[in-house]
Parts: sequence; structure tokens; C-alpha cells
Amino acid sequence: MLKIENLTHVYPNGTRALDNVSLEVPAGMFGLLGPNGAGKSTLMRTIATLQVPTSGAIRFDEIDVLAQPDALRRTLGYLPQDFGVYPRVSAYDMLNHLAVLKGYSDGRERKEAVDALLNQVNLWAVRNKAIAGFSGGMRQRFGIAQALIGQPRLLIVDEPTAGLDPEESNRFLNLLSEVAEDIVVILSTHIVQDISNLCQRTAIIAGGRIVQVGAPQDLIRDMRGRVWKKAIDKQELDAHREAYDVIATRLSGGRTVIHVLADSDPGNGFSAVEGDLEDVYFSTLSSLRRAA
Ligand SMILES: Nc1ncnc2c1ncn2[C@@H]1O[C@H](COP(=O)(O)OP(=O)(O)OP(=O)(O)O)[C@@H](O)[C@H]1O
Repeated sequence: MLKIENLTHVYPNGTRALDNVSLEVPAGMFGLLGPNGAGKSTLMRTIATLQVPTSGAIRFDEIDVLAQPDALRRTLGYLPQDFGVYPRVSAYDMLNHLAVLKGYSDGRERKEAVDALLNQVNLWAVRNKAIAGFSGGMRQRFGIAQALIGQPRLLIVDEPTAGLDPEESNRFLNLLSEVAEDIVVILSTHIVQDISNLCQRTAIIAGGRIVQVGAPQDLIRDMRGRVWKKAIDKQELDAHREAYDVIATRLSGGRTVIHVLADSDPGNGFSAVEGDLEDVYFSTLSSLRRAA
């Protein structure tokens, strides 16, 4: 269990990227959902011990993360948002090299671990090809292989599906859910679908604060009876935005389908709709904007 208590981070320029964040993350897939600039990467980097927060506490099982960063690093796998350099060396040689750095000094053990990881992430067939020539999806799967060296109990994955096509993205997320069986996996993303299909629990972060947390189906249930939809013409959109709390607009068959939030039937051609996590997310952000 990862336990974050009253975590605040203020950058030297005064930006309060995390504002009193408290969060409990049990084993399984946990989705951290938030718009650009919400504080996701700051939170991920802080948990990964890459930066020290202004105040607060982080515990992972028996480890006091801020006091014992080395202990956390030994059991951490991290795939940063920007994995950076993609070298011209083969996937096999690179993973082998990273395993040496992670402390696999016994050659036989290391070979077994590297072979198993390349199989697990489905890169065995291309293990002798240079990573520089890999597709986005292959690079991300390599990223997961390197994060899994040494069997971490905590895996942090920061916006992993950005830039992947839907098929690669699916493949990557399925892989992630397989490894998440008994370890804590935190997946940060601004893509709602990544979370609704996979995560047992999720938190919505905005402006450095956790504004919702729970199982996706519970968050959806809590807004039952309050989401209404209507198909309109594009030129009617502005008037509807004026009159209703429009939380989402989607195109469907050339028409614009809007979702609005209302405690009772708004009439005027609206019909009730079973909300989804996207409605939860956009209505949360919309009510924050209104409160600001
Ligand atoms: N090194 C830094 N110095 C100053 N401000 C920073 C720094 N890094 C991030 N910020 C600011 O802190 C806030 C949170 O940024 P962060 O990168 O954690 O958000 P994010 O949710 O990961 O966003 P994105 O999805 O765009 O990566 C933003 O306002 C950002 O501009």
C-alpha cells in the first residue's frame, strides 16, 4: 500500500504544483487522471524520489520514502513521461546493460531475467534490432521491460499512451494490467478511456489537488440520474452552452451530441443517459471552473 499524506510541492518560481495531496493506493491498477498542468508528473516524480516535496509524507509498505529513498528505489519501476534517448543498440543489449546497473551481477540470472522480460513484453522476436528503429508502441513496451527489471513492487507509469495509435495503446495497457496483479501500479494519464477499462481505482487531480477518488463504477453511480443528452446542430451549441451545464460534446453521424449535467430532466428534447467516467471527469472539471 502506498500512502501519501498532505503532500505539497511549490516550485522555486512559486507554482504550487501539489497542494496538500493525500491518497491511499492499494495493490492493482490505480489511475491518476488530470488535465495538462494538473500536477501528475510532479506527483509521479516525487513518489519516484526524483524530487523532494516542500512538505508532506509518503510511505510505501514499511518504507518511509522521503527518509529512505534508496530503499524505495530498490523496489521501484518507473517509466517517465519522456523516456528520452533511444539508442542504436539492440533491445537485448540495452536491457542487459540496464539489468547490470540494477544490480544483476550474476550473468546467468541476468540472462534469465532479460529473456523473460523480453518475452513478457512481446519483444523477443525483435530483441536484436536497434531500439532507435522501434515504433512508439514497441518503445513503450521496452520502457515497461526496463521498469520491471528486479521485480518492483511499485510501478509508476507517466502518460504512457500519449502518441500511440489505438491498437498499440490497447496492447500496451493490456500488458500493464497483466503485470499489475499483485503490485501497486500508478498510471497517470489525461485519457479517460485508459482508466475506465483497466483501473480498479482512480483519482482525479486538478490544480494540484485531488478532487475525486474512488472506483470508476462508484464515481459513475454517484452521478446517476444527472446526465442528459441531446443531438443538436453545431450552430446551436453556443446557445446550449449558455443555457445548460454542458460537460461534453461528441460528434455522432454529423450531429453534435451534448451531455449536460442537471439534477432533474431539463426537458427540451433531452433524454437521460447512463453516465460514464468521461462524464464524471468533465463534470468535475466543469464544476471546478465554475467555482474558480
Ligand atoms: N520545474 C518546474 N518549475 C516550475 N514550474 C513547474 C515545473 N515543473 C512543472 N511546473 C508547473 O507545475 C504545474 C504542474 O506540472 P506537472 O508537469 O506536474 O503537471 P502534469 O499534470 O504532469 O501536466 P502534463 O500532463 O502537461 O505533463 C504546472 O503548472 C507546471 O507548469
